[in-house]
Amino acid sequence: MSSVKSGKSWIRQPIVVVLGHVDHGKTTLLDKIRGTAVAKKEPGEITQHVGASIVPASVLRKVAEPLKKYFPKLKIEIPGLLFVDTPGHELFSNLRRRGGSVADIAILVVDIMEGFQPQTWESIQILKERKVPFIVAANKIDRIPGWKPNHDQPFLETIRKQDPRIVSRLEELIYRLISQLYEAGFMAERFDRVKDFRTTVAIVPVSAKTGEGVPELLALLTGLVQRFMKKRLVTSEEPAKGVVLEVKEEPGLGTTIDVIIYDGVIRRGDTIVVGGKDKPIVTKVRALLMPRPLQDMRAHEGKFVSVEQVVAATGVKISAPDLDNALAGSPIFVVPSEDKIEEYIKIVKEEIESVRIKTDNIGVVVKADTLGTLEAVVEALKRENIPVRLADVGPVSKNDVLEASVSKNHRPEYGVIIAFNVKILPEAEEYAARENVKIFRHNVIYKLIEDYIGWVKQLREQEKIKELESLIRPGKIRILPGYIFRRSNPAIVGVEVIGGVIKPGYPLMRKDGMRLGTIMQIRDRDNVLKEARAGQSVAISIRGRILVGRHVDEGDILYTDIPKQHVHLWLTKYKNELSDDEKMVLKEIIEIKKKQDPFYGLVFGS
Ligand SMILES: Nc1nc2c(ncn2[C@@H]2O[C@H](COP(=O)(O)OP(=O)(O)OP(=O)(O)O)[C@@H](O)[C@H]2O)c(=O)[nH]1
Repeated sequence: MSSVKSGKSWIRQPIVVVLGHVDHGKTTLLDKIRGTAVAKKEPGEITQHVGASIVPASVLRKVAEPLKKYFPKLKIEIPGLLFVDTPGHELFSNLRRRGGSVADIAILVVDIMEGFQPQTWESIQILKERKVPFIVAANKIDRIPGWKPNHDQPFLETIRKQDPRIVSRLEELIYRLISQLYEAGFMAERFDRVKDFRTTVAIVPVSAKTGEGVPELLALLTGLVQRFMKKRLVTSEEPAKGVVLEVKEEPGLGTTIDVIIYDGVIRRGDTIVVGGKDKPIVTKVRALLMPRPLQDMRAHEGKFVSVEQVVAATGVKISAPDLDNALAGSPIFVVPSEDKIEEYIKIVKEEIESVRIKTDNIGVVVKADTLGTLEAVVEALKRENIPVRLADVGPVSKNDVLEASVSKNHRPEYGVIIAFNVKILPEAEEYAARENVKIFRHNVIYKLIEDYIGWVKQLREQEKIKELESLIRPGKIRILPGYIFRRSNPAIVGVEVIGGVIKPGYPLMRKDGMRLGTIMQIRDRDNVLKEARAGQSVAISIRGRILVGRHVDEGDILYTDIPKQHVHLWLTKYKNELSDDEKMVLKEIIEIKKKQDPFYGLVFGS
């Protein structure tokens, strides 16, 4: 391979990932970079890996050449850059490494015309959590109205050829990114104005379409890793460490794993340990496969060539027996000697157990297709303070529904299954329908979480409405003189609502706090009403202990008799749900009730 070796240790290619919102240009940018690598490589240099592409040092040198006058000190010391090919969060998730990522540095692509979008914020969050440094590619500068494209030129060249009006528009757009990054907790600046790259995120204006700015993007990545990450990039002829990016069926090969090796060497015949669905898999490398160079492609030869060994950093396909249950996102280790197998099984097991969750807590059930996405979904849920009862890789099973229904009995909002990119087994679907357990599914993490949170909000809103409905509201009425229709059992009188509201079922009390019975019905002539509000005159029937003429009389004022717990809720959780006149009536009610119970209407801490 093309790694630079000095004795038994060398500096490997940094592993670069591209993240960003959908349609902001990740794929186009990667294609551009790949195209540059292919066009400018030296004969015989391999740029295509499995799941990754290399931009070799020779290409970096050529690309950086026109930048010499701006950055005279830039010297290429790394053997190249390894770009993980498939952009997007889901694959990035599989680059997981305990407490961090296998990715050394990231490019966050933002469409400069659109600025930050939901997945941009999410990408930053993930990069922060995984402690991956990043630079921002402010993409699609060619779409600024009036932009004159200068294909593949450095940004610092093309900007000099633009109209001043366009330059100031670009500055405005960059400023918007700077403020959005500030909101996300980062200082940022256009790359050529950054004084300290350790504290400031560099923004490189680029066009993935015209290639403008791409030279600086590559030069900056190179410069940054050389300056700040050299130690991390030192590797040696030790047994390899890597991570499983994808598990794939290949015709004629069976199940294979696409792996990013970030440290050491792996050889054909090596014993490897890799995470499996039930337990770690121990197997022997049958073949190490690299993509066959395009010019050698012949129909009968297949897409891959077999190699004896590969060294970090590389993307390689491993063919080996027993990989059917391998887990994407799991670590992979070459075992140095047979007597160390148990030790490595333990390491892999522990790492996988650190992502899986199995508790008796009340919380949601999470199922995902890979260990990496499982971890990402669980982390996204944690950010939203949503507890997790169970998290595992694999399809949604009947047992998952059972676990969710346990949560549901305690907290309905947690009695759900959050499924990322997995199947739901038929019996699970049936059982979920029967148990009324909701299953959320999506193949974009933030959408999945958003759907769930939206549903919880709705549920809480419904619960709130239900609770509010059950509370007795403040109401004040006056018995109208001349409107006593019946004195008792039930008493029927005409009343005027002076303040607040009355409803059937509300208990009433006198001005001195004596309970009088409960409103049975409210009528306005022949109409039965659900409620009567301030200003309305209605007839009400009152059931219970009341004898008009003895307990109350014409012209008397009555209040709704609000239980103590209800008053507490009106004064705390629902204090914004009362109208002004209801609030005034509530005050009067509290004055009355306080005489019997000094704690009535008292809110501690207020
Ligand atoms: N004008 C212009 N168009 C661009 C540029 N980069 C990308 N595009 C266009 O923007 C659209 C989306 O680009 P993609 O590269 O597919 O975006 P993506 O971020 O990879 O999208 P997903 O893979 O769907 O997440 C395509 O139509 C591209 O041609 C650019 O620099 N300038």
